[in-house]
Amino acid sequence: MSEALVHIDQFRMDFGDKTVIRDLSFDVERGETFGFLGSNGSGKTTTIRALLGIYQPTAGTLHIDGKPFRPEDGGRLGYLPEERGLYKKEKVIDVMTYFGRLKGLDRHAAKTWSLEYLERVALADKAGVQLDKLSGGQQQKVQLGVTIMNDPELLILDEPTKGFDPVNRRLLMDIIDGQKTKGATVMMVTHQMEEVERLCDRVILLKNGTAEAYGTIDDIQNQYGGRIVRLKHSGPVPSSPRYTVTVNETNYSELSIADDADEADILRELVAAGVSVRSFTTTKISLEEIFIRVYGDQNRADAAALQMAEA
Ligand SMILES: Nc1ncnc2c1ncn2[C@@H]1O[C@H](COP(=O)(O)OP(=O)(O)OP(=O)(O)O)[C@@H](O)[C@H]1O
Repeated sequence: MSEALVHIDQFRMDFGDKTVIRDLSFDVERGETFGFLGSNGSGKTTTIRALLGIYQPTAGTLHIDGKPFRPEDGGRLGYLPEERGLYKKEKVIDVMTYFGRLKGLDRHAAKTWSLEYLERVALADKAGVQLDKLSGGQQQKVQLGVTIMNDPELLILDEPTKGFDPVNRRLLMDIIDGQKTKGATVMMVTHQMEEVERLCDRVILLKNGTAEAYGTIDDIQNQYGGRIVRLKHSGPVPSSPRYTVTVNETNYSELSIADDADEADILRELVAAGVSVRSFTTTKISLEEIFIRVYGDQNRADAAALQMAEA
């Protein structure tokens, strides 16, 4: 069995007397796109920094390809950090060519690749422009290009599409997906559930520095209730062992279906109980809904704590 490309075991990170990560374990398998999810401040960037040796972990194992990451292995890694930053006073093509050479390409290959990439992301006319004359999104496109140049084996992307409009976000998703098709393993932080559903094979949801959920999207949907019914109706919805009512408004309800229940039986039961059903749709719980369930309570608790502190 080939071992996982990224292996994290019982990772703990303290900053002074504050524990930010506790007992975190997960793997990123070779060739997969892995979503690293969690609310703001849950410890995603800290974990990536510890994985790359920027932070010294308080405890635990963080391995890439069976060993701690060393800067000399950097050629096989493409890292897009949360904080962006390239040499802003230089021309786009010069910056890209420079980084290409650092990644082992010769000048001609680096320049050719960069020009093709700029064409692809609709920045061909900016090749000779100073980087700080580009918009924030345009600069991010350049930085993503630098990250994926020379097809690294492992891509670690911290919010790669942050701040992009929907058209450009889709373009960037295509580019990330293209790297996967070429064989890259991708570990990405994102708050965009649409991206997770489209790109990720497996995900981890981090909450308060530990894993709240970990697995394929299907696994996680099943863990959080699997199938749901969206019901437009009039008349009260009765309780039933076949479902749990999770949303209960005057004319709209959502029912979380029990594992062994059949949708058709539920519909018959509702009609028999006198509920006037205007629409009945079954679907899987979305990742967005799961995210709100997992982190909604935490945000409410944080807001209440803040109010108490301010009172
Ligand atoms: N160098 C540091 N010193 C002290 N505390 C830190 C340091 N770096 C991060 N933290 C704290 O660790 C916690 C996790 O931060 P981190 O940046 O890893 O979160 P995140 O999940 O990446 O958040 P976001 O989604 O907002 O980017 C936060 O409470 C943060 O204040």
